[in-house]
Amino acid sequence: MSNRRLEVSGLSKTFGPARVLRGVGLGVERGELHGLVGQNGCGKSTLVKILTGVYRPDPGGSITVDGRPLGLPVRPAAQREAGVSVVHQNLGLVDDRTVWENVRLGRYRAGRVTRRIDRAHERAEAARVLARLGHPLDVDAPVGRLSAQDRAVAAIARAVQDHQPGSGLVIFDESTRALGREARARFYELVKSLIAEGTSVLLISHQLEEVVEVTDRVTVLRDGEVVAAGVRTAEVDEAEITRLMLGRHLVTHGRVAGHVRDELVADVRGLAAGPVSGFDLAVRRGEIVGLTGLVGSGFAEAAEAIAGARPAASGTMRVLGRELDLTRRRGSTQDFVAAGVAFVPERRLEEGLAGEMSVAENLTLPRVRGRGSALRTGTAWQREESAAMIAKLDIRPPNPQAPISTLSGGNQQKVLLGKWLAGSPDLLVLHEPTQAVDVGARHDIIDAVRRAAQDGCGVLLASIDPSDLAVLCDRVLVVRDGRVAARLEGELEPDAISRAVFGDGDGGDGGDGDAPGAPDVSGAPGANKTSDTSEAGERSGETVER
Ligand SMILES: Nc1ncnc2c1ncn2[C@@H]1O[C@H](COP(=O)(O)OP(=O)(O)OP(=O)(O)O)[C@@H](O)[C@H]1O
Repeated sequence: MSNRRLEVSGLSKTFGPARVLRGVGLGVERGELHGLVGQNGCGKSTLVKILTGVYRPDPGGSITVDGRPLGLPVRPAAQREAGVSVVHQNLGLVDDRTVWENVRLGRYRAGRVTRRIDRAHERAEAARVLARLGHPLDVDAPVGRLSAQDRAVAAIARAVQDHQPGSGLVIFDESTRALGREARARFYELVKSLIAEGTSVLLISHQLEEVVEVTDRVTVLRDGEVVAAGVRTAEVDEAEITRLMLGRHLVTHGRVAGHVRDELVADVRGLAAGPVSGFDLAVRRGEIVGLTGLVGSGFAEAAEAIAGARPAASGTMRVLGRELDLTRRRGSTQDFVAAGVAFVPERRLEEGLAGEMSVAENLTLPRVRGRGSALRTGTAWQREESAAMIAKLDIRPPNPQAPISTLSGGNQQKVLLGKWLAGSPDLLVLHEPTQAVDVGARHDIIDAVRRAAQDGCGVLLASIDPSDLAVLCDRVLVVRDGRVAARLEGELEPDAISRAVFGDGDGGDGGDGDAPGAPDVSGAPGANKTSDTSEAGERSGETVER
């Protein structure tokens, strides 16, 4: 019997004319934390979907777990029996359901006669696995109210509930992005305790720093092929993994001067949305303002209301002199678009993209009405505009006719951003714009947002990612319990942003956005603070660039 927990060999997958996996091999040892990395669209999710039976691979490959072959295509029962489970993007939890419902979803046992779910049994099962992990959460608490760390515990409990201690393989597919620095550290403590028992973990992540730090070995995919198989992470660094992934080096460059001008693009007054109230905000041409906080703090609701994506309880906004009522119901999106407001939402498939349409149709959709044609595709301007955006953001495959649903997550994200950038908005509201994108794509997106700001667009960046905020923003507002608890300006450092989010380091009780009272927190010792009316701040340099 092989000593390996997972042995994948010669696995290929073809979609129509596209061969997206070519003879892929992957070996994960018992009790190993193994990283799987690669550019957007290189085939990571396809591999996971083959492992979990969503896709049937091309004939010829094999998968064994603990030396026993898994029949192909993988049947869900066989996958469960082999102890292979997946924790999906951002932990894959349903916020308005309780801990026990989240842990037991898909496994409910119904009473023989009543066919009702046996709640007592399900609650006890959830409690049992949580106790085994050493984290006895309240199983009746809604997951949305849990701390980031406890959410991670609930997701891990769901994944390992069928495993005997020390057995099985847990695949974390971009699961940790929503976790802050501290919650992430605790998350890895828990993962390492599973590893110490003998469970294996396959970690798929675009956070290469984290992959280098926590994994034992890493496998790198490029264009559907393995270019580095199980390399010891102690022997490589982030730059080398990046080179393996992209096939080229990315080089560091310095700070970039901001282009904040005096003219106000957006003036928000008296916004109340979700937990946020009494919020004022002024965004100038060329300015990139960050909005951040913990999940549930209200920063996301504020951004969505400003973008016209959710009705506010109160509030108005002037965009270049045009008054918009933020309390209007959904459906008034057209007013916001007409006023020059563009929104890149966090939930790209539900809110941002038309799943049944092509790349070109999605990229040009906001301008179809204005260009006077009905929903006709393939007109010259659509072809030109989509070709330019595909090239600018390196969207793959570079096929304007490809259905958007067949693109990888990162490439969908690029289409979503491209759709709005092509229209040269005056106010661009971005919610987690670099989620799920690889290191090269993140660079392209950051570059595109900076260029939009240089061209005079005002940008509101709502994000939990301190690196994105530090690299892009002229200033950052930190929301806590619905109020702006801190305002960071000048040379921003990711750690300082995280500290302000978690409440250590600002020492103030906040204010209301741009209203006086929100304490300033310098991003770095001796940071160059800018006032709201400053000509030009400076933005931190991106760490990597072509
Ligand atoms: N159902 C499908 N039909 C056609 N092509 C598909 C389908 N699913 C995936 N693909 C293509 O397969 C390739 C690999 O996609 P996959 O989602 O596995 O990439 P990934 O490495 O997980 O990317 P990301 O990091 O962006 O999530 C992409 O080019 C994608 O467009």
